[in-house]
Amino acid sequence: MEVNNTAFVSPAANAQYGFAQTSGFVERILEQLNFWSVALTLLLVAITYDQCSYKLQKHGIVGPAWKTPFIGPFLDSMRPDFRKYQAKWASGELSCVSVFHKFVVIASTRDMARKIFNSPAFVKPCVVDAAYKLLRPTNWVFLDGKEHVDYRKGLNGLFTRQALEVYLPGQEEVYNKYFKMFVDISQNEMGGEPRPFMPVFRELMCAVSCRTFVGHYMSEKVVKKIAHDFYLITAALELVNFPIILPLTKSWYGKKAADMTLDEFAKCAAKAKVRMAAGGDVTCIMDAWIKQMQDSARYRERIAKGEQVDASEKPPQLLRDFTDWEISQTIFTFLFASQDATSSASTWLFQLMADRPEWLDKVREENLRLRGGDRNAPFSMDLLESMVTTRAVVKETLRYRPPVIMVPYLVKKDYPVTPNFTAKKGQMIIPSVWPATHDPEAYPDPDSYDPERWISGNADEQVKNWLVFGTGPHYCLGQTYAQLNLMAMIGKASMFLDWEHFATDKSEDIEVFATIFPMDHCKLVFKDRPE
Ligand code: HEM
Repeated sequence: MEVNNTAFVSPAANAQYGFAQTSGFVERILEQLNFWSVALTLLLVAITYDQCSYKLQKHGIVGPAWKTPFIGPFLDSMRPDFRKYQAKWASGELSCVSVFHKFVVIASTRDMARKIFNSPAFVKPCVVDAAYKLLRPTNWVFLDGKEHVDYRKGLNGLFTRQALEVYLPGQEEVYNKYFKMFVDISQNEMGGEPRPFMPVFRELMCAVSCRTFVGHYMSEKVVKKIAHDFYLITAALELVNFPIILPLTKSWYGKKAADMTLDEFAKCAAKAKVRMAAGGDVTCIMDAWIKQMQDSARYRERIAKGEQVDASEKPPQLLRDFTDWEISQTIFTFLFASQDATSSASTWLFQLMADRPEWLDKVREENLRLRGGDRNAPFSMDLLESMVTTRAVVKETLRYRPPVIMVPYLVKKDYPVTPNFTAKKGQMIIPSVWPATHDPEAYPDPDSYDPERWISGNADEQVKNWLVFGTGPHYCLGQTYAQLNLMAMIGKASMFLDWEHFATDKSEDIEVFATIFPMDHCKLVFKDRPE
């Protein structure tokens, strides 16, 4: 039987309804298909662009053939592995990685590293975005070219031999106190058991720095708080971090810690201005700087009044007045530059001396001899400068375990690094320090710790390889101070303390946290050393 559908179905209604249902369903599928195919296509285009751009930028240098789409070795950089850095250095004089959109060039050899350090026309120190927020955009460390050179000149007077001598009594006070604390921690808190001393050395270095920079204007309680919170600042300024400061992120905690530290330094500046204006004596870097400002202001006033001022009365450097806030920012950069590096150096120094007692004995012998047998004779520049063995031990520690293994720079205009490779504006370029201080041509048997190379050997002549404090216009402002301070510390420790290193299988492994540390954080036990 023929069935006339139209007979019992309303064709219009049915057809329309049925059609609409089928069409909407298919459309939705089509729409979805479109969405996914468009999304997929876009993703493929983005991946291809990312890979091609990487390949193009890497042209002429060594690097992985492909990058992990978009992120590159981001996850690796969150947990830096020293062996991976070594592999990178071994891969070529210039190698690269690309993390997210950032193309990073690593210069490994001594000459390539030197070239970059000494190319201020093309590069400037690179800081992470968070650094502007933590240190403030107006901070002098962000100045470049002539402005940077001029500002730096104004700070040179704070690190002269004469100035460094003035800071010594403050440093000695801090060492006296902390050495007692080392023994107390080991013998009373730990009952003679070893504990990692790296965190204690960090606190010690923060206390020495704060005493040198701001004298007694800061209480011990605040120094402890800054030392503790400084971890947060270091963590916030790691190269790989979230760019926006969101609550409860590392950058957020770092910013809070930086704000607190800046406030405390500004309070110190206000106090120091009053004390120096009243004729107080110089005891710290802040005093020395403020005195120079106040002397300059007085000199300018006399000249403005038309007084005849003898040339001998003109301050060696005429400085403008700096606000408490400006002073605080600059002092903060000193702490920021010194804290991780000196903590690393002191940790290795204590570990190495415990592991090489023959060198510790020589250091002790020298320190007692130069003090005429009186271990209570105070630090002086003459004393420190006449040390040969102690200097050699510190130099060799810094060579063998350079605290700063790489220094990131930013390419500010296209930079033809070699005839085959031009680093493009905006890329990061990183001169490395470690390979230069482990170059067997400059330092034979570079992986052995041998202070003798600084005494009877020719290590001092290898100036081109001595990149521990950088080179070029940004070389370390505190390098003389840092080395003398480490000598003062270990010399004094050798006379007043005995310590034992409880080596683990991680003691020689290197942890990278801004600078480098023994992976097990240096397990020690301290005892008083009888006279
Ligand atoms: C063992 C300890 C230290 C090491 C290994 C060290 C290493 C370095 C390195 C590698 C640089 C970068 C140099 C460059 O880009 O050419 C630097 C810069 C700097 N350091 Fe040190 N440093 C140490 C201690 C100190 C101390 C105690 C101070 C304190 C006053 C300090 C203040 C600075 C400053 C202000 C800069 C930046 C200079 C500029 O940009 O003009 N450093 N340091």
